[in-house]
This record gives sequence, structure tokens and C-alpha cells, in this order.
Amino acid sequence: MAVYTFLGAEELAGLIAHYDVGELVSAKGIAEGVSNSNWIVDTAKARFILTMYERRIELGDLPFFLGLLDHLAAKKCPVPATVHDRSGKAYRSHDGKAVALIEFLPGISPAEPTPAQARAVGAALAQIHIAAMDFGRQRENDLAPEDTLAILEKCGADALAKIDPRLPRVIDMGRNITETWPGDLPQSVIHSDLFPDNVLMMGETVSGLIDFYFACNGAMAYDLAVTHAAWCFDRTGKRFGAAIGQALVEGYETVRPLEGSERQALPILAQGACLRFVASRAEDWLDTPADALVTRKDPMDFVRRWDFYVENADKAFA
Ligand SMILES: Nc1ncnc2c1ncn2[C@@H]1O[C@H](COP(=O)(O)OP(=O)(O)O)[C@@H](O)[C@H]1O
Ligand SMILES: N[C@@H](CCOP(=O)(O)O)C(=O)O
Repeated sequence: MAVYTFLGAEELAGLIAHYDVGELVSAKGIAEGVSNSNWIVDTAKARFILTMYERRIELGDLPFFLGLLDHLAAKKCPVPATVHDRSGKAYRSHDGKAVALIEFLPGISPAEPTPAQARAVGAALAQIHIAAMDFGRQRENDLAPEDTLAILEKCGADALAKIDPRLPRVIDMGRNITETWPGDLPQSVIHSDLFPDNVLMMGETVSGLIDFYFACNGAMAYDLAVTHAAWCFDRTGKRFGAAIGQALVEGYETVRPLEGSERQALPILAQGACLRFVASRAEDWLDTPADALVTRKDPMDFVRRWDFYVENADKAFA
């Protein structure tokens, strides 16, 4: 579930009246997502997404996230633009929480992506990397390998073992990664979380890249590695789809060819991506009561991917 806050009809209508989008016609909470509350809002003029920022997001980062959407949308990337209120603000405060109105994009997130879809996503990812190069704002990656290793160390081996007895060994695996992490790869603003559920597609065309709330400055090849880890396996990480991986990287290179150093770094970057998602999932798992209304994501899904990248560095990016 992802509606943490109840907003009554009159309250919603009052909120929407701050925008020049026509009168509120209907609003429906969206079940998908975990971090924010989202509603689909229809007005007399168009359809929008209303987002209320609930957890994880620092208010000070909103100008970066929402400004990035506007920057990329202006450059014709498939991302939703932010709707500014009548006074020009990208977000407002409502009852102590930040809210933003965002363009609604059509499409559905593929549950079992095809190589053709992966190719299109690779190309769209390269498109945003190039378009974001002259985005003026900066945001540091607070989930870099040393940060995510620190998350696992803070969880501690005993707590990790309670999630799954095979989990504590990732602490040592994470240390290996921080020691060998490549530091000088080409940079831009990166999405950092481009899972299939953050991509809207109409057939084989990308109609929307959404959920930029982990975006930051970083190595573009790392973003490609995150997307590879997110797209090229079945959900549990047990089965690797080589054709999807190949199509993803090929699609990326139709727009932005990789440098030799980036290509060479992909296997270790993919392991770093696994470290990042194992850590955030383990932390969330331990923080979320088993009976909470949010489905906990299993860190082991990314331990399996991680093992795959360690054992198949040659096959994973062939
Ligand atoms: N701009 C958009 N256009 C259409 N649907 C959207 C848009 N933004 C979000 N959604 C829908 O809302 C859901 C949750 O949004 P998301 O930003 O991923 O939330 P969370 O950050 O909580 O994971 C998405 O899965 C998608 O169905
Ligand atoms: N994609 C991450 C979790 C981030 O959640 P999101 O709903 O904000 O995309 C994972 O699968 O661990």
C-alpha cells in the first residue's frame, strides 16, 4: 500500500485549487509504491499524479528531484514534468508535509520484460544521462558502497542471520567491493533505482521513467549496472536472462557508447548495485514489523544476483 495519509475530498479540492489545472473531478489512491503516498487525480483539464512525501526524502532534496524532472522533460526525455502552483512553486506544504503535482504519463510497468523492452530502456537511460549533464544542481550519492556497507555493519551479523542464515557473509563481500571500487568513471546525474516498476511502457516504447527520488550525481556506468541487476533476472534472482542483459547494454550504446574503462568496470559495478539493494532491503526488513501493510522485499533476491556476478563476470556482460 502506498497511501499513508487520508485526504478528504474537500481537502484535495482545496489543494488542487492552488494549481491552474481546472477543478478536481476525481482522485484515487494508488496501491503501488512504498515510500510516498500517491493519488491519481483527474481535473476538468487533465490527469495528474499527486505525491505526498512521507519517508526517506529530505525536504532539502526536493528542488533537486523536481528540478531534474523539469530539466529532463524540457529536453524531451520520457519523464513527467512537475506542475508548478499559481505562485510558481514546484512543491507546497500541506499539513506539515510536502506535496507535488506531477504530470501523469500513460503506460504499464512490465512484469516480465522482453529483450526489445530492455533495449528501449537502455536507450532511455543513456538519453537521460546525456540530457542531465548540464543540470545545474548537485546531489551526492548517500548510498555509495561505503554507505551501504555501513548500513549492513550497523544491522550486525546476528540480526542479518535472523532474516536468513546465509546473509551475514555479505558484510565481508561488501568490504571487498569498497576496496576495489573504481573511482574515475564518467559522471552525470543518475537515476540509481531504474527497476521495471519505475518504467512505464507502451508495448516496446518507453512512455515514462518515474521515481527519481534516489537520483544523484554518479558514474553513468553504475546506473547501467543497477538497471542490469534490476532487469535481467527473475524477481528472486535465481534465473539470469542473458538476452535481456545484452539488449539493455546494446540499447544504451545506441545512444551513448561506453568507454573501455566503463565496460571493464561493469561486473564490479553490478556487485556494488547488489550490495546497495541487499543493504536497503535488510535495513527495511528489520525496521518493518512483519504485520505492517507494506510488503517487505527480500534481501536474498539480490544476494543471489551478487553471487551470479561474482561467479560469472565474463557471462554477465558478454
Ligand atoms: N508520473 C506518473 N505517471 C503515471 N503513473 C505514475 C506516475 N508516477 C507514479 N505513478 C504510479 O504510482 C506508483 C508509485 O509511484 P512511485 O513514485 O514509484 O512511488 P514510491 O516512491 O512510493 O515507490 C507507480 O508504480 C505508478 O503506477
Ligand atoms: N527498488 C528498490 C526499492 C526502492 O523502492 P521504490 O518503490 O521507491 O522504487 C528495491 O527493489 O529494493
